[in-house]
Amino acid sequence: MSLELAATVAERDLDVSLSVGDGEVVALLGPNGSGKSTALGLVAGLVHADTGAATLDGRTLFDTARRTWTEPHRRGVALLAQEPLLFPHLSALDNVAFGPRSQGRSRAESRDAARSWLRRVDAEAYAARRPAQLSGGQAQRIAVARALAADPRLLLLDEPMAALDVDVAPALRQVLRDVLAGRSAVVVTHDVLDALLLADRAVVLEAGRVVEDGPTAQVLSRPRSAFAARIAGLNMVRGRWQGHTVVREDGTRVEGHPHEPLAEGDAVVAVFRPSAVAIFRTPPEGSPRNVVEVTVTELEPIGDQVRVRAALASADVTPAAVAELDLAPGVRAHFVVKASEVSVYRQ
Ligand SMILES: Nc1ncnc2c1ncn2[C@@H]1O[C@H](COP(=O)(O)OP(=O)(O)OP(=O)(O)O)[C@@H](O)[C@H]1O
Repeated sequence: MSLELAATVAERDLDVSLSVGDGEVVALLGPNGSGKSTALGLVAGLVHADTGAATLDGRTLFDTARRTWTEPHRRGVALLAQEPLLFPHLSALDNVAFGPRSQGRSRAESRDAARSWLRRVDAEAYAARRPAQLSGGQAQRIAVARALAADPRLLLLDEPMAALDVDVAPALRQVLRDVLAGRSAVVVTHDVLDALLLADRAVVLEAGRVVEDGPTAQVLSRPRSAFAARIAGLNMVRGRWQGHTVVREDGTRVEGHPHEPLAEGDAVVAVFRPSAVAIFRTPPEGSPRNVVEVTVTELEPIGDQVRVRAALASADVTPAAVAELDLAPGVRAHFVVKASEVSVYRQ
């Protein structure tokens, strides 16, 4: 059950390659408008490519060169949207039974299959209810069961938790974790936790192009794109590797530890945690640390810390430190981070 997609959609400035291995869950991450939903739409058959092709398990979903196009309902692909989109006039059970029924299974068989899927998503109790009688979280569970009951070879999930209240999201995430195990799926998400808990691999899109593709933990712990760094909550400074230092275009130098062999002049990123950054009003003398003068742009409470943002990086410090240093937007300060806290990777 493996997917291979390589296609362009000129109107949306999308030029994307994506593969999903057998039993692999891929998180598709990226800023708003980067093309995540369009990529899913290409696979599901809701969007037409200008050039390119996609195959699922060796079967062609579309191929512009050969003018081949498989109807969406014949693709073996199920798409789960942000909104559950259940049939309003059918009970939860019949919504779930719809897939097996339309594949030609008997009414009784379809209902049996639907019951067992409702059990899997912990929603048996709502079998008789109509969608209007379900909460958002309950309806989304039914939608998951409905998608899986059709026995898709590939499941596409477009921000399945986005429309849910924060307090019901964890339960659905657990259900998804359970039902996605061993399945081929693509999950579009903005949430780093979804990517970490649900996906084996993370692919990051920016402006319609794949900018990262690797094991989820690696993409999030060693981000090379600005987006992955932002969602992982890490600082990332881009530059060139010169004289064992990352040198930014504006001349700012950041020392750190290379995590792979680097050559002079390589385009690199220096990655470090906001919690590793200390703030001083006057630069500390004679320390073997990175010291960069910045202008504070924003203060944001994060847990019991305050994230102090500047254009170059962010620092997490205590509210007491904010008060003591009299930090506020517009204030000049020195961000200080030990070289041992900075990881350097090729971009
Ligand atoms: N129906 C449409 N017709 C034309 N252009 C569209 C349509 N839907 C989206 N676009 C454009 O295509 C590009 C990619 O959008 P897409 O919705 O795929 O991004 P996304 O990464 O899913 O964004 P989000 O995170 O906001 O859902 C954007 O420039 C968007 O404005």
